Amino acid sequence: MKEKVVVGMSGGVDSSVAAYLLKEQGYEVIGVTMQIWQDEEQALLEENGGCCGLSAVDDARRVAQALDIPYYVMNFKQDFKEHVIDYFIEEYLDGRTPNPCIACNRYVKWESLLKRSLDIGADYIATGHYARIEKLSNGRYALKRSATLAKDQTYALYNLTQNQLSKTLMPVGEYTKDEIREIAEKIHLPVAQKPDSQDICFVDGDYGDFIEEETGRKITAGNFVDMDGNILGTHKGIVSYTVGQRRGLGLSLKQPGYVVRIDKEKNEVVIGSNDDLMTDVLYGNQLNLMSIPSLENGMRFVAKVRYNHKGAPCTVQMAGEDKIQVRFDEPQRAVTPGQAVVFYDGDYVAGGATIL
Ligand SMILES: Nc1ncnc2c1ncn2[C@@H]1O[C@H](COP(=O)(O)OP(=O)(O)OP(=O)(O)O)[C@@H](O)[C@H]1O
Repeated sequence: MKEKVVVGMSGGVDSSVAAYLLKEQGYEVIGVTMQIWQDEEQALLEENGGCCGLSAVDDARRVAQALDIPYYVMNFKQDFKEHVIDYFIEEYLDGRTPNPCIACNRYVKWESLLKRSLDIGADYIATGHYARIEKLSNGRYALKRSATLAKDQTYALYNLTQNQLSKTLMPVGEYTKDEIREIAEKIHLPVAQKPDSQDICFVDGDYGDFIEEETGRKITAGNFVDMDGNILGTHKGIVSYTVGQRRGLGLSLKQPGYVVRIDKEKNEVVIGSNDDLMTDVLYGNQLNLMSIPSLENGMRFVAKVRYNHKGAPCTVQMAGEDKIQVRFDEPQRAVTPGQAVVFYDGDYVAGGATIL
C-alpha cells in the first residue's frame, strides 16, 4: 500500500512543487491549507504576499486540482492565536524580539497539523521548506541545510522534535529556487510565477498599532536614554524597537545611534554606538537538541543569531538546567533577546535555543 502524506499547501510555488514531487515519488498525497488568521485581515495581507487567506486557498485548490490530489482546508485559528499571536504580543510587551515563524513551525505546522494528519491516517506531513531531513548514524534525526545556501530555511525549523522530524518530508530542500520554478513551469502549475511570501504573515505596519488593536491596551511612550542613563528623547513605546535598530528613531545625535537594550521595567530604550552592540557571549534557554543527543563541554559549532546572520564559530556548553552559554571566537553584532541562536555542526543543525 502507498504511504500517505499530507502536504501543507500555502498556495505558493514551493509547497505546490513539493506536492508534485511526492506524488512522482509514489506517495498518496493529500493537500491541506491551514487557515490560521482572521479572514478580513488575511484578505488585506494577501495583497502584500501574506500566506493563508482566501486567495491562498483558491491557489492551493487550483494546484490540487491540476495535480489530481484530494484537498482540504482546515481551521487552525485557535492554535495560531495561542501559540503565535499571543506569544508575539507578550514577547514585545516584555521588551524582546520574538520570531513568530519559529513558533508557528513548531506548534502550529508541526504539533497541530501533524496530529490532525496522523488522525486521518497519514504516515507523514510535508512542506515546501528549503531544508533536508536525515537520520544520522547515531540514530537521531537532524535537519541538514538545503542544497542552496541562498534559500536555506533550517534556522526557522531548529525547534522541531525528534518525533516531528521522523514524520516529516521536505522534498524541496534538494533543489534551488530556480529549479523549483522550472519544475512548476514545466508542469504548468498555475502559481509558477508567484512571488515568495513575506516574513511575518499576520502584521503589516507598526507593531505598536497591531498590539494595541489586539489587546485593547494603550502602549505608553517613554524615554530614549544613552548608556549613562541621560535622556535623549521620547520613544513611542518599547514594542516598536528592536536591538540593533538605527532607522526610525527620530533622534538627532552627533554620532550614529543604535538601540542597544530595551529596559521593560523603566520603559526605556537604551541608545549606544555600534561598538556597544558587540558581544562575544550570549545565554539561551528552551534548548532543543537535534543532531547531538547531549551537549558536552567545549563543543565547537557555527552559530547563527538571526535568520540572515551568516554564522560565526563558537563554543557551546550547558550553564544551568535549561540554560546554555554560547561563546563566540569574535564578538557578534546585535544579539537580540527573544530571537533564536541556532548552532550547526557542518551542514547539520546540532540544536538551538531562545536568546535570553
Ligand atoms: N497556510 C498554510 N497552510 C498549509 N501549509 C502552509 C501554510 N503556510 C505555509 N505552509 C507550509 O510551510 C512552508 C513554508 O512556508 P513559507 O511561508 O516559508 O512559504 P514559502 O517559502 O513562500 O513557500 P511557498 O512557496 O510554498 O508559499 C510552505 O512551503 C508550506 O508547505
